[in-house]
Amino acid sequence: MKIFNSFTKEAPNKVFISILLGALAGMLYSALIPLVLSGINPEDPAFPKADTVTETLFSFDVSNYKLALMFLFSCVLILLMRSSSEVMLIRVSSNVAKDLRTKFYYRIAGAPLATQEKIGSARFTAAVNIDVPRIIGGARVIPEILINTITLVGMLGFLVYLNFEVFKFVMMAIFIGVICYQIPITIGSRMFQTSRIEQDKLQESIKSLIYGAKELKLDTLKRQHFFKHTLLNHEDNILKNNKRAETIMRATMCFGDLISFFVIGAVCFIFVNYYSISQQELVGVVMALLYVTGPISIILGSIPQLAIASVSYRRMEKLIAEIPQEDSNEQVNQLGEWQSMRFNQIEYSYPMVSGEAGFKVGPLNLEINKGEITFIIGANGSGKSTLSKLLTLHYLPTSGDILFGDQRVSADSIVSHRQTIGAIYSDYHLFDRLLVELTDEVLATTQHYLKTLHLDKKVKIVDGQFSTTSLSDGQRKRLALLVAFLEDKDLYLFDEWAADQDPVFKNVFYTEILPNLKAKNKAVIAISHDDKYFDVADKILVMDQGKLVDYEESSLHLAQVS
Ligand SMILES: Nc1ncnc2c1ncn2[C@@H]1O[C@H](COP(=O)(O)OP(=O)(O)OP(=O)(O)O)[C@@H](O)[C@H]1O
Repeated sequence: MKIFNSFTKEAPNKVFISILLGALAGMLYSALIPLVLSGINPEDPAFPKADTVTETLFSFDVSNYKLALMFLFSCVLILLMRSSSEVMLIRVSSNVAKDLRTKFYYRIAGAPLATQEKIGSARFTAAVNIDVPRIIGGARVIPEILINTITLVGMLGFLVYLNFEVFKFVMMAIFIGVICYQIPITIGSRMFQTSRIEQDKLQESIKSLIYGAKELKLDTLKRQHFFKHTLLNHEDNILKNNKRAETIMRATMCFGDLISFFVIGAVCFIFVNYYSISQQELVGVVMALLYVTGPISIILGSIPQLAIASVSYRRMEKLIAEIPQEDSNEQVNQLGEWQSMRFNQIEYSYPMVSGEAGFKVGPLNLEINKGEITFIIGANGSGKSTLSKLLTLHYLPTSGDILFGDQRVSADSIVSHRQTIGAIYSDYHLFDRLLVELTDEVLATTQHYLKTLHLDKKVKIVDGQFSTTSLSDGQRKRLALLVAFLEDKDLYLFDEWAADQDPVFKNVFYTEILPNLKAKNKAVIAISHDDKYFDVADKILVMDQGKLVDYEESSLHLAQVS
Protein backbone atom coordinates (compact mmCIF):
# COMPACT_ATOMS: atom_id res chain seq x y z
CA MET A 1 0.00 0.00 0.00
CA LYS A 2 3.02 2.26 0.56
CA ILE A 3 3.41 2.56 -3.19
CA PHE A 4 -0.07 4.05 -3.39
CA ASN A 5 0.87 6.89 -1.03
CA SER A 6 2.65 8.70 -3.84
CA PHE A 7 -0.71 8.83 -5.67
CA THR A 8 -2.71 10.13 -2.75
CA LYS A 9 -0.01 12.70 -2.02
CA GLU A 10 0.15 13.93 -5.63
CA ALA A 11 -3.57 14.58 -6.10
CA PRO A 12 -5.68 13.47 -3.11
CA ASN A 13 -8.91 14.95 -4.51
CA LYS A 14 -8.55 13.44 -7.96
CA VAL A 15 -7.66 10.04 -6.53
CA PHE A 16 -10.63 10.23 -4.15
CA ILE A 17 -13.03 11.20 -6.94
CA SER A 18 -11.59 8.55 -9.20
CA ILE A 19 -12.04 5.82 -6.58
CA LEU A 20 -15.52 7.12 -5.75
CA LEU A 21 -16.56 7.06 -9.40
CA GLY A 22 -15.03 3.62 -9.82
CA ALA A 23 -16.78 2.40 -6.68
CA LEU A 24 -20.15 3.77 -7.86
CA ALA A 25 -19.60 2.11 -11.22
CA GLY A 26 -18.74 -1.10 -9.37
CA MET A 27 -21.92 -0.88 -7.31
CA LEU A 28 -24.06 -0.24 -10.37
CA TYR A 29 -22.26 -3.06 -12.11
CA SER A 30 -23.23 -5.43 -9.33
CA ALA A 31 -26.86 -4.25 -9.64
CA LEU A 32 -27.07 -5.27 -13.31
CA ILE A 33 -27.55 -8.97 -12.56
CA PRO A 34 -30.52 -8.52 -10.19
CA LEU A 35 -32.00 -6.21 -12.85
CA VAL A 36 -31.64 -8.82 -15.57
CA LEU A 37 -32.89 -11.57 -13.28
CA SER A 38 -36.01 -9.63 -12.40
CA GLY A 39 -36.58 -9.18 -16.15
CA ILE A 40 -36.18 -12.89 -16.81
CA ASN A 41 -38.15 -14.07 -13.76
CA PRO A 42 -40.74 -11.37 -13.13
CA GLU A 43 -42.79 -13.78 -11.04
CA ASP A 44 -39.97 -14.96 -8.81
CA PRO A 45 -40.39 -13.46 -5.34
CA ALA A 46 -36.60 -13.67 -4.88
CA PHE A 47 -36.13 -10.74 -7.29
CA PRO A 48 -37.58 -7.22 -7.31
CA LYS A 49 -41.02 -7.06 -8.88
CA ALA A 50 -40.72 -5.85 -12.44
CA ASP A 51 -43.15 -3.91 -14.55
CA THR A 52 -44.02 -6.19 -17.46
CA VAL A 53 -45.33 -3.56 -19.88
CA THR A 54 -44.01 -3.86 -23.43
CA GLU A 55 -43.49 -0.65 -25.42
CA THR A 56 -42.31 0.11 -28.94
CA LEU A 57 -39.12 2.10 -29.21
CA PHE A 58 -37.57 2.98 -32.60
CA SER A 59 -39.92 0.32 -34.06
CA PHE A 60 -38.56 -2.35 -31.70
CA ASP A 61 -40.79 -4.04 -29.14
CA VAL A 62 -39.16 -3.63 -25.75
CA SER A 63 -40.51 -5.79 -22.95
CA ASN A 64 -40.25 -4.64 -19.33
CA TYR A 65 -39.91 -1.16 -20.73
CA LYS A 66 -39.05 0.59 -17.45
CA LEU A 67 -36.61 -2.13 -16.45
CA ALA A 68 -34.96 -1.95 -19.86
CA LEU A 69 -34.58 1.80 -19.52
CA MET A 70 -33.08 1.39 -16.08
CA PHE A 71 -30.70 -1.20 -17.47
CA LEU A 72 -29.65 1.07 -20.33
CA PHE A 73 -29.28 4.05 -18.03
CA SER A 74 -27.13 1.98 -15.63
CA CYS A 75 -24.90 0.84 -18.50
CA VAL A 76 -24.39 4.42 -19.73
CA LEU A 77 -23.65 5.58 -16.19
CA ILE A 78 -21.17 2.74 -15.68
CA LEU A 79 -19.46 3.66 -18.95
CA LEU A 80 -19.18 7.34 -18.00
CA MET A 81 -18.08 6.75 -14.42
CA ARG A 82 -15.58 4.00 -15.23
CA SER A 83 -13.94 5.87 -18.08
CA SER A 84 -13.71 9.13 -16.08
CA SER A 85 -12.28 7.21 -13.14
CA GLU A 86 -9.65 5.51 -15.30
CA VAL A 87 -8.69 8.61 -17.29
CA MET A 88 -8.26 10.55 -14.05
CA LEU A 89 -6.03 7.88 -12.57
CA ILE A 90 -3.92 7.55 -15.69
CA ARG A 91 -3.33 11.31 -15.65
CA VAL A 92 -2.41 11.27 -11.98
CA SER A 93 -0.10 8.32 -12.51
CA SER A 94 1.71 10.09 -15.37
CA ASN A 95 2.29 13.06 -13.07
CA VAL A 96 3.42 10.81 -10.25
CA ALA A 97 5.88 9.04 -12.57
CA LYS A 98 7.38 12.37 -13.60
CA ASP A 99 7.49 13.58 -9.98
CA LEU A 100 9.13 10.39 -8.78
CA ARG A 101 11.80 10.66 -11.45
CA THR A 102 12.30 14.38 -10.80
CA LYS A 103 12.70 13.79 -7.06
CA PHE A 104 15.17 11.08 -7.84
CA TYR A 105 17.16 13.41 -10.15
CA TYR A 106 17.39 15.99 -7.37
CA ARG A 107 18.35 13.26 -4.89
CA ILE A 108 21.21 12.17 -7.19
CA ALA A 109 22.31 15.77 -7.75
CA GLY A 110 22.20 16.46 -4.00
CA ALA A 111 24.30 13.44 -3.07
CA PRO A 112 27.96 13.91 -2.16
CA LEU A 113 30.28 13.15 -5.08
CA ALA A 114 31.87 10.28 -3.14
CA THR A 115 28.46 8.58 -2.90
CA GLN A 116 27.72 9.10 -6.59
CA GLU A 117 31.08 7.55 -7.47
CA LYS A 118 30.48 4.62 -5.12
CA ILE A 119 26.99 3.77 -6.36
CA GLY A 120 27.81 4.21 -10.03
CA SER A 121 25.64 5.33 -12.91
CA ALA A 122 24.28 1.87 -13.79
CA ARG A 123 22.19 1.58 -10.63
CA PHE A 124 20.82 5.10 -11.07
CA THR A 125 19.84 4.37 -14.67
CA ALA A 126 18.21 1.08 -13.73
CA ALA A 127 16.22 2.76 -10.97
CA VAL A 128 14.86 5.45 -13.30
CA ASN A 129 14.19 3.17 -16.26
CA ILE A 130 13.06 -0.01 -14.52
CA ASP A 131 11.85 0.71 -11.01
CA VAL A 132 9.88 3.92 -11.54
CA PRO A 133 7.62 2.47 -14.31
CA ARG A 134 7.08 -0.70 -12.27
CA ILE A 135 6.13 1.24 -9.14
CA ILE A 136 3.71 3.37 -11.14
CA GLY A 137 2.26 0.25 -12.79
CA GLY A 138 1.73 -1.27 -9.36
CA ALA A 139 0.19 1.85 -7.88
CA ARG A 140 -2.15 2.12 -10.84
CA VAL A 141 -3.71 -1.28 -10.23
CA ILE A 142 -4.57 -0.49 -6.60
CA PRO A 143 -7.69 1.58 -7.46
CA GLU A 144 -8.59 -1.11 -9.98
CA ILE A 145 -8.45 -3.64 -7.15
CA LEU A 146 -10.55 -1.37 -4.93
CA ILE A 147 -13.17 -0.84 -7.62
CA ASN A 148 -13.45 -4.52 -8.44
CA THR A 149 -13.56 -5.40 -4.77
CA ILE A 150 -16.63 -3.18 -4.47
CA THR A 151 -18.30 -5.01 -7.38
CA LEU A 152 -17.36 -8.28 -5.74
CA VAL A 153 -18.75 -7.17 -2.37
CA GLY A 154 -21.96 -6.04 -4.13
CA MET A 155 -22.38 -9.43 -5.72
CA LEU A 156 -21.62 -11.21 -2.47
CA GLY A 157 -24.30 -9.02 -0.87
CA PHE A 158 -26.68 -10.24 -3.57
CA LEU A 159 -25.75 -13.81 -2.63
CA VAL A 160 -26.60 -13.07 1.02
CA TYR A 161 -29.97 -11.85 -0.22
CA LEU A 162 -30.49 -14.98 -2.32
CA ASN A 163 -29.32 -17.62 0.13
CA PHE A 164 -27.15 -17.11 3.21
CA GLU A 165 -25.88 -20.70 3.26
CA VAL A 166 -24.62 -20.32 -0.31
CA PHE A 167 -22.91 -17.10 0.69
CA LYS A 168 -21.09 -18.82 3.58
CA PHE A 169 -20.05 -21.66 1.31
CA VAL A 170 -18.79 -19.29 -1.40
CA MET A 171 -16.84 -17.20 1.13
CA MET A 172 -15.09 -20.29 2.47
CA ALA A 173 -14.23 -21.47 -1.05
CA ILE A 174 -12.88 -18.01 -2.01
CA PHE A 175 -10.80 -17.88 1.18
CA ILE A 176 -9.19 -21.27 0.49
CA GLY A 177 -8.66 -20.30 -3.16
CA VAL A 178 -6.91 -17.04 -2.25
CA ILE A 179 -4.61 -18.75 0.27
CA CYS A 180 -3.62 -21.30 -2.39
CA TYR A 181 -3.06 -18.39 -4.77
CA GLN A 182 -0.86 -16.36 -2.43
CA ILE A 183 1.79 -19.05 -1.81
CA PRO A 184 3.07 -19.33 -5.40
CA ILE A 185 2.82 -15.55 -5.80
CA THR A 186 5.26 -15.11 -2.89
CA ILE A 187 7.68 -17.59 -4.46
CA GLY A 188 7.40 -15.84 -7.85
CA SER A 189 8.01 -12.49 -6.24
CA ARG A 190 11.30 -13.75 -4.69
CA MET A 191 12.45 -14.75 -8.16
CA PHE A 192 11.60 -11.34 -9.55
CA GLN A 193 13.72 -9.87 -6.75
CA THR A 194 16.75 -11.94 -7.80
CA SER A 195 16.14 -10.96 -11.40
CA ARG A 196 15.99 -7.26 -10.45
CA ILE A 197 19.40 -7.43 -8.68
CA GLU A 198 20.80 -9.06 -11.79
CA GLN A 199 19.39 -6.19 -13.89
CA ASP A 200 21.68 -3.71 -12.10
CA LYS A 201 24.65 -5.86 -13.07
CA LEU A 202 23.34 -6.05 -16.63
CA GLN A 203 23.21 -2.24 -16.84
CA GLU A 204 26.85 -2.12 -15.74
CA SER A 205 27.76 -4.65 -18.45
CA ILE A 206 25.87 -2.69 -21.11
CA LYS A 207 27.94 0.32 -20.11
CA SER A 208 31.11 -1.73 -20.61
CA LEU A 209 29.78 -2.94 -23.98
CA ILE A 210 29.34 0.66 -25.17
CA TYR A 211 32.39 2.28 -23.60
CA GLY A 212 34.62 -0.72 -24.25
CA ALA A 213 33.49 -1.20 -27.88
CA LYS A 214 36.94 -0.45 -29.28
CA GLU A 215 38.76 -2.86 -26.98
CA LEU A 216 36.21 -5.61 -27.62
CA LYS A 217 36.47 -5.21 -31.40
CA LEU A 218 40.25 -5.55 -31.30
CA ASP A 219 40.20 -8.91 -29.56
CA THR A 220 37.67 -11.58 -30.50
CA LEU A 221 38.61 -13.86 -27.60
CA LYS A 222 38.20 -10.99 -25.17
CA ARG A 223 34.81 -10.18 -26.66
CA GLN A 224 33.69 -13.80 -26.48
CA HIS A 225 34.80 -13.99 -22.86
CA PHE A 226 32.98 -10.75 -22.04
CA PHE A 227 29.79 -11.92 -23.73
CA LYS A 228 29.88 -15.40 -22.21
CA HIS A 229 30.90 -14.64 -18.65
CA THR A 230 29.53 -11.16 -18.16
CA LEU A 231 26.90 -9.73 -20.50
CA LEU A 232 25.07 -12.89 -21.53
CA ASN A 233 25.61 -14.45 -18.14
CA HIS A 234 23.53 -11.65 -16.59
CA GLU A 235 21.01 -11.96 -19.44
CA ASP A 236 20.74 -15.72 -18.80
CA ASN A 237 20.27 -15.23 -15.07
CA ILE A 238 17.54 -12.66 -15.68
CA LEU A 239 15.89 -14.90 -18.25
CA LYS A 240 16.06 -17.95 -15.97
CA ASN A 241 14.52 -16.12 -13.01
CA ASN A 242 11.94 -14.28 -15.10
CA LYS A 243 10.86 -17.47 -16.87
CA ARG A 244 10.41 -19.32 -13.60
CA ALA A 245 8.65 -16.38 -11.97
CA GLU A 246 6.40 -15.79 -14.99
CA THR A 247 5.54 -19.51 -15.21
CA ILE A 248 4.53 -19.56 -11.57
CA MET A 249 2.65 -16.27 -11.86
CA ARG A 250 0.85 -17.19 -15.10
CA ALA A 251 -0.18 -20.64 -13.83
CA THR A 252 -1.37 -19.03 -10.62
CA MET A 253 -3.33 -16.40 -12.56
CA CYS A 254 -5.03 -19.11 -14.62
CA PHE A 255 -5.87 -20.86 -11.37
CA GLY A 256 -7.23 -17.52 -10.12
CA ASP A 257 -9.41 -17.22 -13.23
CA LEU A 258 -10.86 -20.65 -12.50
CA ILE A 259 -11.55 -20.08 -8.80
CA SER A 260 -15.09 -18.83 -9.50
CA PHE A 261 -15.78 -21.86 -11.71
CA PHE A 262 -14.56 -24.23 -8.99
CA VAL A 263 -16.97 -22.47 -6.66
CA ILE A 264 -19.82 -22.74 -9.23
CA GLY A 265 -19.06 -26.46 -9.63
CA ALA A 266 -18.95 -26.96 -5.88
CA VAL A 267 -22.32 -25.17 -5.47
CA CYS A 268 -24.01 -27.04 -8.34
CA PHE A 269 -22.68 -30.52 -7.62
CA ILE A 270 -21.97 -30.64 -3.89
CA PHE A 271 -23.76 -27.84 -2.05
CA VAL A 272 -27.18 -28.69 -3.52
CA ASN A 273 -26.97 -32.15 -1.92
CA TYR A 274 -26.68 -30.74 1.60
CA TYR A 275 -28.80 -27.57 1.60
CA SER A 276 -32.19 -26.76 0.17
CA ILE A 277 -32.07 -24.23 -2.67
CA SER A 278 -34.78 -23.52 -5.29
CA GLN A 279 -34.08 -23.83 -9.00
CA GLN A 280 -34.51 -20.05 -9.48
CA GLU A 281 -32.19 -19.31 -6.59
CA LEU A 282 -29.62 -21.66 -8.04
CA VAL A 283 -29.84 -19.90 -11.44
CA GLY A 284 -29.40 -16.56 -9.65
CA VAL A 285 -26.43 -17.86 -7.66
CA VAL A 286 -24.75 -19.28 -10.77
CA MET A 287 -25.32 -16.02 -12.69
CA ALA A 288 -23.93 -13.99 -9.82
CA LEU A 289 -20.90 -16.28 -9.57
CA LEU A 290 -20.31 -16.13 -13.31
CA TYR A 291 -20.56 -12.40 -13.04
CA VAL A 292 -17.91 -12.14 -10.31
CA THR A 293 -15.45 -14.12 -12.44
CA GLY A 294 -14.37 -10.86 -14.05
CA PRO A 295 -13.71 -8.88 -10.85
CA ILE A 296 -12.04 -11.85 -9.15
CA SER A 297 -9.82 -12.41 -12.13
CA ILE A 298 -8.89 -8.70 -12.26
CA ILE A 299 -8.15 -8.61 -8.53
CA LEU A 300 -6.05 -11.76 -8.57
CA GLY A 301 -4.44 -10.82 -11.89
CA SER A 302 -3.28 -7.54 -10.37
CA ILE A 303 -1.47 -9.22 -7.51
CA PRO A 304 1.60 -10.29 -9.58
CA GLN A 305 1.93 -6.70 -10.83
CA LEU A 306 1.75 -5.50 -7.24
CA ALA A 307 4.39 -8.05 -6.27
CA ILE A 308 6.73 -6.80 -9.01
CA ALA A 309 6.03 -3.19 -8.01
CA SER A 310 6.85 -3.87 -4.39
CA VAL A 311 10.17 -5.49 -5.41
CA SER A 312 11.01 -2.27 -7.27
CA TYR A 313 9.74 -0.16 -4.41
CA ARG A 314 12.03 -1.93 -1.94
CA ARG A 315 14.94 -1.65 -4.38
CA MET A 316 14.32 2.07 -4.82
CA GLU A 317 13.97 2.59 -1.06
CA LYS A 318 17.27 0.80 -0.50
CA LEU A 319 18.97 2.92 -3.14
CA ILE A 320 17.53 6.14 -1.75
CA ALA A 321 18.71 5.14 1.74
CA GLU A 322 22.19 4.74 0.26
CA ILE A 323 22.11 8.30 -1.09
CA PRO A 324 22.74 10.64 1.79
CA GLN A 325 22.12 14.27 0.99
CA GLU A 326 24.81 16.87 1.47
CA ASP A 327 24.18 18.65 4.71
CA SER A 328 24.54 22.08 3.12
CA ASN A 329 22.66 25.28 2.61
CA GLU A 330 21.63 25.27 -1.06
CA GLN A 331 21.11 29.03 -1.05
CA VAL A 332 23.87 30.86 -2.93
CA ASN A 333 25.04 33.88 -0.94
CA GLN A 334 27.44 36.65 -1.82
CA LEU A 335 30.75 35.92 -0.08
CA GLY A 336 33.46 38.34 1.02
CA GLU A 337 36.50 38.94 -1.19
CA TRP A 338 39.38 36.54 -0.66
CA GLN A 339 42.99 36.56 -1.74
CA SER A 340 44.10 33.14 -0.63
CA MET A 341 42.55 29.77 0.03
CA ARG A 342 44.10 27.72 2.81
CA PHE A 343 44.06 24.09 3.92
CA ASN A 344 44.57 23.68 7.63
CA GLN A 345 45.42 20.11 8.72
CA ILE A 346 43.10 18.64 6.09
CA GLU A 347 42.60 14.87 6.06
CA TYR A 348 40.47 12.68 3.84
CA SER A 349 40.09 8.89 3.65
CA TYR A 350 38.26 6.74 1.14
CA PRO A 351 35.97 4.16 2.75
CA MET A 352 37.22 0.66 3.57
CA VAL A 353 37.19 -1.86 0.73
CA SER A 354 36.98 -5.60 1.58
CA GLY A 355 38.23 -4.98 5.11
CA GLU A 356 41.21 -2.89 3.92
CA ALA A 357 41.51 0.76 4.91
CA GLY A 358 40.89 3.17 2.03
CA PHE A 359 43.57 5.49 0.65
CA LYS A 360 44.21 8.46 2.94
CA VAL A 361 45.44 11.96 2.13
CA GLY A 362 46.75 14.38 4.71
CA PRO A 363 47.21 15.98 7.03
CA LEU A 364 47.69 18.72 4.42
CA ASN A 365 48.58 22.36 4.98
CA LEU A 366 48.73 24.55 1.90
CA GLU A 367 47.90 27.94 0.47
CA ILE A 368 46.55 28.78 -2.99
CA ASN A 369 46.76 32.45 -3.91
CA LYS A 370 44.92 34.52 -6.44
CA GLY A 371 47.22 35.88 -9.16
CA GLU A 372 49.41 32.79 -8.85
CA ILE A 373 49.86 29.57 -10.79
CA THR A 374 50.17 26.50 -8.58
CA PHE A 375 51.21 23.16 -10.01
CA ILE A 376 50.34 19.89 -8.32
CA ILE A 377 52.67 17.12 -9.32
CA GLY A 378 53.36 13.58 -8.15
CA ALA A 379 53.52 9.97 -9.22
CA ASN A 380 50.47 7.99 -10.34
CA GLY A 381 48.26 7.15 -7.38
CA SER A 382 49.95 9.70 -5.12
CA GLY A 383 46.61 11.45 -4.49
CA LYS A 384 46.62 14.42 -6.90
CA SER A 385 43.07 13.89 -8.18
CA THR A 386 41.84 13.27 -4.65
CA LEU A 387 43.44 16.55 -3.63
CA SER A 388 41.82 18.26 -6.63
CA LYS A 389 38.37 17.13 -5.40
CA LEU A 390 39.17 18.48 -1.94
CA LEU A 391 40.35 21.78 -3.43
CA THR A 392 37.16 22.11 -5.47
CA LEU A 393 35.05 21.27 -2.40
CA HIS A 394 33.58 18.02 -3.72
CA TYR A 395 35.12 15.74 -1.13
CA LEU A 396 34.45 16.96 2.37
CA PRO A 397 37.51 16.55 4.59
CA THR A 398 37.23 14.10 7.47
CA SER A 399 39.11 16.66 9.59
CA GLY A 400 40.70 20.09 9.29
CA ASP A 401 39.56 23.45 7.97
CA ILE A 402 39.39 25.01 4.52
CA LEU A 403 39.46 28.80 4.50
CA PHE A 404 38.72 31.29 1.73
CA GLY A 405 40.34 34.43 3.13
CA ASP A 406 39.06 34.55 6.70
CA GLN A 407 35.92 32.61 5.96
CA ARG A 408 35.86 28.98 6.96
CA VAL A 409 34.06 26.64 4.56
CA SER A 410 31.08 25.25 6.43
CA ALA A 411 27.86 23.45 5.63
CA ASP A 412 26.26 26.86 5.42
CA SER A 413 28.74 28.33 2.95
CA ILE A 414 30.05 25.40 0.91
CA VAL A 415 27.54 25.75 -1.95
CA SER A 416 28.28 29.49 -2.18
CA HIS A 417 32.03 28.82 -2.15
CA ARG A 418 31.70 26.23 -4.91
CA GLN A 419 30.26 28.91 -7.20
CA THR A 420 33.66 30.64 -7.25
CA ILE A 421 35.40 27.55 -8.63
CA GLY A 422 35.77 26.33 -12.21
CA ALA A 423 37.39 23.00 -13.02
CA ILE A 424 38.19 20.62 -15.81
CA TYR A 425 38.80 17.21 -14.31
CA SER A 426 40.53 14.34 -16.09
CA ASP A 427 37.09 12.64 -16.35
CA TYR A 428 35.30 15.91 -17.27
CA HIS A 429 31.91 15.95 -18.93
CA LEU A 430 31.25 18.21 -21.88
CA PHE A 431 27.61 19.29 -22.05
CA ASP A 432 26.36 19.72 -25.61
CA ARG A 433 25.14 23.24 -24.91
CA LEU A 434 25.96 26.39 -23.03
CA LEU A 435 24.06 26.24 -19.78
CA VAL A 436 23.74 30.02 -19.49
CA GLU A 437 21.36 32.75 -20.62
CA LEU A 438 22.34 33.60 -24.20
CA THR A 439 22.89 37.34 -24.23
CA ASP A 440 24.66 39.18 -27.05
CA GLU A 441 27.62 39.60 -24.72
CA VAL A 442 27.83 35.85 -24.03
CA LEU A 443 27.64 35.10 -27.75
CA ALA A 444 30.37 37.64 -28.54
CA THR A 445 32.64 36.27 -25.78
CA THR A 446 32.01 32.71 -26.99
CA GLN A 447 32.98 33.69 -30.51
CA HIS A 448 36.15 35.33 -29.20
CA TYR A 449 37.19 32.19 -27.27
CA LEU A 450 36.30 29.90 -30.18
CA LYS A 451 38.86 31.88 -32.21
CA THR A 452 41.46 31.93 -29.42
CA LEU A 453 41.15 28.16 -29.00
CA HIS A 454 41.28 27.56 -32.78
CA LEU A 455 37.80 26.07 -32.81
CA ASP A 456 35.92 28.72 -34.80
CA LYS A 457 36.18 26.68 -38.02
CA LYS A 458 34.87 23.57 -36.28
CA VAL A 459 32.14 24.60 -33.88
CA LYS A 460 29.31 27.10 -34.06
CA ILE A 461 26.69 27.97 -31.49
CA VAL A 462 23.19 27.15 -32.75
CA ASP A 463 20.36 28.03 -30.34
CA GLY A 464 22.77 27.78 -27.42
CA GLN A 465 23.89 24.34 -28.53
CA PHE A 466 27.29 23.40 -29.94
CA SER A 467 26.85 22.53 -33.61
CA THR A 468 28.95 19.43 -32.89
CA THR A 469 30.82 17.75 -30.08
CA SER A 470 32.19 15.06 -32.39
CA LEU A 471 35.68 16.42 -32.13
CA SER A 472 39.14 15.11 -31.41
CA ASP A 473 39.98 14.56 -27.71
CA GLY A 474 42.17 17.66 -27.72
CA GLN A 475 39.47 19.77 -29.38
CA ARG A 476 36.80 18.57 -26.96
CA LYS A 477 39.03 19.60 -24.07
CA ARG A 478 39.48 23.02 -25.65
CA LEU A 479 35.72 23.34 -25.88
CA ALA A 480 35.52 22.46 -22.18
CA LEU A 481 38.09 25.21 -21.57
CA LEU A 482 35.89 27.67 -23.45
CA VAL A 483 32.96 26.80 -21.19
CA ALA A 484 35.17 27.30 -18.13
CA PHE A 485 36.32 30.72 -19.37
CA LEU A 486 32.74 31.82 -19.99
CA GLU A 487 31.88 31.00 -16.39
CA ASP A 488 34.52 33.48 -15.21
CA LYS A 489 35.36 31.99 -11.81
CA ASP A 490 37.91 33.07 -9.18
CA LEU A 491 39.72 29.77 -8.93
CA TYR A 492 40.48 27.42 -11.82
CA LEU A 493 41.68 23.85 -11.54
CA PHE A 494 42.87 21.85 -14.54
CA ASP A 495 43.56 18.16 -13.99
CA GLU A 496 46.12 17.14 -16.62
CA TRP A 497 44.35 19.34 -19.13
CA ALA A 498 47.30 19.46 -21.52
CA ALA A 499 47.82 15.68 -21.56
CA ASP A 500 46.13 15.19 -24.94
CA GLN A 501 47.06 18.51 -26.59
CA ASP A 502 49.51 18.72 -29.46
CA PRO A 503 52.93 20.33 -28.67
CA VAL A 504 51.82 23.66 -30.15
CA PHE A 505 48.66 23.94 -28.10
CA LYS A 506 50.35 22.50 -25.01
CA ASN A 507 52.74 25.42 -25.30
CA VAL A 508 49.82 27.84 -25.77
CA PHE A 509 48.18 26.44 -22.63
CA TYR A 510 51.22 26.78 -20.37
CA THR A 511 52.69 29.97 -21.76
CA GLU A 512 49.58 31.95 -22.72
CA ILE A 513 46.36 30.64 -21.23
CA LEU A 514 47.60 30.04 -17.68
CA PRO A 515 49.56 33.33 -17.50
CA ASN A 516 46.49 35.17 -18.89
CA LEU A 517 44.33 33.77 -16.12
CA LYS A 518 47.01 34.72 -13.61
CA ALA A 519 47.07 38.25 -15.04
CA LYS A 520 43.33 38.42 -14.44
CA ASN A 521 44.05 37.70 -10.76
CA LYS A 522 42.60 34.21 -10.88
CA ALA A 523 43.91 31.47 -8.60
CA VAL A 524 45.17 28.86 -11.08
CA ILE A 525 45.87 25.23 -10.18
CA ALA A 526 47.20 22.79 -12.76
CA ILE A 527 47.82 19.12 -12.13
CA SER A 528 50.60 18.28 -14.48
CA HIS A 529 53.22 15.75 -15.50
CA ASP A 530 54.75 18.21 -18.01
CA ASP A 531 58.07 18.87 -16.27
CA LYS A 532 59.15 20.97 -19.28
CA TYR A 533 56.75 23.68 -18.08
CA PHE A 534 57.28 23.47 -14.32
CA ASP A 535 59.01 26.86 -14.44
CA VAL A 536 55.66 28.47 -15.38
CA ALA A 537 54.45 27.74 -11.84
CA ASP A 538 54.78 30.21 -8.98
CA LYS A 539 54.42 27.32 -6.58
CA ILE A 540 54.76 23.55 -6.91
CA LEU A 541 52.98 21.18 -4.55
CA VAL A 542 54.29 17.64 -4.66
CA MET A 543 52.04 14.77 -3.61
CA ASP A 544 53.63 11.57 -2.41
CA GLN A 545 51.46 8.77 -0.99
CA GLY A 546 48.76 11.18 0.06
CA LYS A 547 51.09 13.72 1.67
CA LEU A 548 52.72 16.94 0.51
CA VAL A 549 56.50 16.78 0.26
CA ASP A 550 59.06 19.46 -0.42
CA TYR A 551 59.61 19.94 -4.17
CA GLU A 552 63.36 20.53 -3.86
CA GLU A 553 63.76 17.22 -2.06
CA SER A 554 61.22 15.23 -4.09
CA SER A 555 62.30 12.45 -6.41
CA LEU A 556 60.60 14.27 -9.31
CA HIS A 557 62.81 17.33 -8.87
CA LEU A 558 65.94 15.27 -8.34
CA ALA A 559 65.17 13.34 -11.53
CA GLN A 560 64.65 16.59 -13.43
CA VAL A 561 67.93 18.08 -12.19
CA SER A 562 70.04 15.02 -12.92
N1 LIG B 1 36.63 6.73 -5.90
C1 LIG B 1 37.60 6.15 -5.17
N2 LIG B 1 37.28 5.29 -4.17
C2 LIG B 1 38.22 4.70 -3.44
N3 LIG B 1 39.54 4.89 -3.60
C3 LIG B 1 39.93 5.71 -4.58
C4 LIG B 1 38.99 6.39 -5.41
N4 LIG B 1 39.66 7.16 -6.29
C5 LIG B 1 40.97 6.98 -6.01
N5 LIG B 1 41.15 6.12 -5.00
C6 LIG B 1 42.43 5.70 -4.40
O1 LIG B 1 43.16 6.85 -4.10
C7 LIG B 1 44.51 6.72 -4.53
C8 LIG B 1 44.94 8.03 -5.16
O2 LIG B 1 44.19 8.21 -6.36
P1 LIG B 1 44.25 9.55 -7.18
O3 LIG B 1 43.34 9.40 -8.33
O4 LIG B 1 44.03 10.69 -6.26
O5 LIG B 1 45.78 9.55 -7.66
P2 LIG B 1 46.49 10.50 -8.73
O6 LIG B 1 47.71 11.01 -8.07
O7 LIG B 1 45.54 11.48 -9.27
O8 LIG B 1 46.89 9.42 -9.82
P3 LIG B 1 47.07 9.62 -11.43
O9 LIG B 1 48.32 10.40 -11.67
O10 LIG B 1 47.21 8.21 -11.88
O11 LIG B 1 45.84 10.28 -11.93
C9 LIG B 1 44.56 5.56 -5.47
O12 LIG B 1 45.58 4.69 -5.01
C10 LIG B 1 43.22 4.89 -5.41
O13 LIG B 1 43.37 3.59 -4.90
